[in-house]
Parts: sequence; structure tokens; C-alpha cells
Amino acid sequence: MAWIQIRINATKQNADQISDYLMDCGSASVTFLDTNNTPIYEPPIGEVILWADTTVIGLFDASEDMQAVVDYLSEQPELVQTFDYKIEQLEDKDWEREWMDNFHPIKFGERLWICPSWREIPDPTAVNVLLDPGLAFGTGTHATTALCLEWLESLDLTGKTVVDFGCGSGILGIAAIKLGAARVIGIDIDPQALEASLDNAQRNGVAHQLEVYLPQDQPEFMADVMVANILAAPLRELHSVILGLLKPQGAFALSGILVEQADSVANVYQEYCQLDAIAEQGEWVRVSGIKN
Ligand SMILES: C[S@@+](CC[C@H](N)C(=O)[O-])C[C@H]1O[C@@H](n2cnc3c(N)ncnc32)[C@H](O)[C@@H]1O
Repeated sequence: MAWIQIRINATKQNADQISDYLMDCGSASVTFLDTNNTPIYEPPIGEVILWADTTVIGLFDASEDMQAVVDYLSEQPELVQTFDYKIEQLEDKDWEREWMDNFHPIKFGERLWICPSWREIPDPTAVNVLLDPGLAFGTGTHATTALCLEWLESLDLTGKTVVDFGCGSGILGIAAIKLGAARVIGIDIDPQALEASLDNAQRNGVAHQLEVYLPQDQPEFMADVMVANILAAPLRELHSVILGLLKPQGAFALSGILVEQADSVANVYQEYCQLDAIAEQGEWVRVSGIKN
């Protein structure tokens, strides 16, 4: 199928609205890029993060009447003054195939692999988690997830109760079960993430060991291990909730933290914990330790 895309220079104020206009025109998908062409990581609860200078990209079927799209957009109040756009014909290729080609099995530590279902499992004797990209965050390709997977892989989880706080696709919880955990509690504010986690657990044959809850519905429990890949601000704000779910001497890892945010998160937790050395991967870090 052939595609055409329109790239529109936007601002922090109007990017979200422009995205809605593109969807009104029948865009198959809308993406935000900042001026450095870095896709949005994850908006905090109830908010869409946008940069001061954002490019909004609308993807259309090549048969779309782009002049009609441009006419519609140019009449909108946000664009009537300055409408800076570029239309690009995308090379005609098998996009689905290309998208699938981008996902490969990835190894974490000595024995853990995350494998897309359409790929051959490289080592059937290893700890293999089958996981396809879906609506919920977490395929292992993002450094924040990778930092947590490596940490889980380094532990002896045999028989342990593990909390996956901000479970997304359920990747961390499922990996924990496959690494020996007896029970995993997944918590997420997004009901779609809870559904995705259960689907993925089922595909991996471990659904009977995974429970998932919205934060307001979670039962009382104390876990041996906690992994939380959310963002620095909620990790700071929720430190008493996060540590409150962990037994004394329980191990925890916090991720979703940019290098420059590491100290601000570590400072909040060090009062209640023995912290490990901070682990870095690219611009992201993991803060981990043992609760006092
Ligand atoms: C970066 S994703 C992590 C997904 C997966 N655990 C991973 O490591 O790839 C963050 C997840 O945390 C959830 N989340 C964000 N804030 C949260 C909060 N305050 N409580 C629970 N979940 C939260 C989001 O809905 C999202 O699914």
C-alpha cells in the first residue's frame, strides 16, 4: 500500500489540536516529533507532553485528496496565520513487513530473551518471553524496560512475590514469573495495560500467576521484589506507596528516570533504603536498592 504524509510545524499550544484536525481528515495515524526528531516517550497522567517546537505528522493513504486536507487545515484558527507544512510521498513498500522486520529477539543478562512471536526462538533452553508490540508500552526495545529486565535477570526470584508497578504490556512481570517468581501483581492506571498484561501472560502460559489491578483496587499484600518503570516525578511522589508494598529487606528497581533526574529520585529513597550504584543506559538510569 502506498502512503503520503503531511508534516506540519506546530507549537506546544496547537500541536494537540492539529492532531485532532488531521484525524478529522481521515489520517491513518498521527505522530509528534520534537525538533530533534525524538518521538514522545510517555505523557504523564492526563497530559500530553509537547515541545515548544513540534512537528505533527499525519499519514494518509496515497489516494487521499491532499489538496482538500490542506484547504481544511488552512481554515482552522490555529493555522490560519502560519501554516508551515510539507507533503511527502512515502516510498511504496510493505510497511507491515518493514515494521515486523524491526523487531528481533533481544537477550538480557545471561538467560533471558524477549522474542516477537513471528521470529524463531534463538535458544529454546533459555528463559523466553514471547511478546509482540501492542497498544501498551513495553517490548524490551526501550532502555527503561531493558534496565529493569537486566536487573530482574540478575536476581534469584524463585518463589518470590513481585510487584510490576506500571506494568504496561506486562513484560517485566511475565519475565519475573518465567525467571521463577511464584506470584506477580501488576498495577497500572491504564485499564488497557491491565488487559494487555493478561493477554501476554496467557500467551506465555503464566496467566495463573499474574494478578492485575488499578491502583485503587489493589488488595493488601507485601512483596519481596518491586520493579517500577514509570517516570521520575511519580516515582518521587509515590515513594511511600511503592515502598509500602515491599517487605523489609525487599529489593526494588526504579526506572523511567533520565540521567539528570537520578539524584532527585535517589535522594527521596535513600532515607528508607540501601541504594546500589546507579545503572545507566544512554540517557536513562535505574535506581535500585534494598528497603531497610
Ligand atoms: C514506561 S511504561 C512501562 C511499561 C513496562 N513496565 C515496561 O517496563 O516496559 C509505564 C507504565 O506505567 C503506567 N503508569 C504511569 N503512572 C502510573 C501510576 N501512577 N501508577 C501506576 N501505573 C502508572 C503507565 O500507564 C504505563 O503503562
